[in-house]
Amino acid sequence: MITIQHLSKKFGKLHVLDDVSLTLEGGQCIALIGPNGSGKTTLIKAILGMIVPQSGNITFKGKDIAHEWRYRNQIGYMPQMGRYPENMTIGQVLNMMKDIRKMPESALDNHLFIAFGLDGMLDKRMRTLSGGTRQKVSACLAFMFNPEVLILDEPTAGLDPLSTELLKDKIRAEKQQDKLIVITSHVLSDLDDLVTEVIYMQDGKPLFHKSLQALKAETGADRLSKAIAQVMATHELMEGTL
Ligand SMILES: Nc1ncnc2c1ncn2[C@@H]1O[C@H](COP(=O)(O)OP(=O)(O)OP(=O)(O)O)[C@@H](O)[C@H]1O
Repeated sequence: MITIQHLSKKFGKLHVLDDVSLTLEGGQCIALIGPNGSGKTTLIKAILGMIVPQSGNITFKGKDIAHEWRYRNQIGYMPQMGRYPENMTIGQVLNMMKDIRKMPESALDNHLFIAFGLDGMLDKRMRTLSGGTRQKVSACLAFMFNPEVLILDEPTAGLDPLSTELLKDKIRAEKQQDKLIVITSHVLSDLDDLVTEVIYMQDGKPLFHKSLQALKAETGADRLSKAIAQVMATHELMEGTL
């Protein structure tokens, strides 16, 4: 569904994405993990067309995304830190997005809107919201237009345990519908029972992209966090011997 070929991005002298090639298929729920600053958010922004790479290309359903924007309607994006017009109320923000997307009310997915109780907070201004409530607005918007692809950047950051479970249930339900879901998170325990594949970024490159099953089998670990710890320890050991 999404193909990334030889993608490189520099910010000044910093090589943030270094010749990245990946294929992301529908029906997969992919954990995009790696240390701080390894390029995960930059990769996501490149897929969304929010940054322009120095070289390489990205295709969405076989079409190059350069100079394209319509494909973005098929992607629900939950940013790490949602930015909204701060003087607007939750209701105004949601209505603005509905106006832009022009999707009939009957086609909207209001599941999270109701589950998170946002229907009782429509008059609250964005600038007054707690971090967790802002995150709920972002989640609600990402899922609302029933996109084929969901890209969730640290989706559970700031959410209380109940809301985290509601969001995870929603992600599971979407996964059943053959959508492509990409999640970055530093809370690996949140990903264990969700993801089918793991991409591990290190210094702007994918160190590996494999199924969770294969990763667990190779490492003998029963949890994603243990498997990643083992891979990292081995990698550091190998780096030390080079
Ligand atoms: N607009 C920008 N201008 C300059 N440098 C940037 C910009 N955006 C990102 N960077 C740098 O690129 C590197 C990768 O950042 P990125 O946000 O992609 O990492 P990340 O893997 O998502 O990290 P984290 O786990 O902390 O969210 C970092 O060193 C960051 O400082």
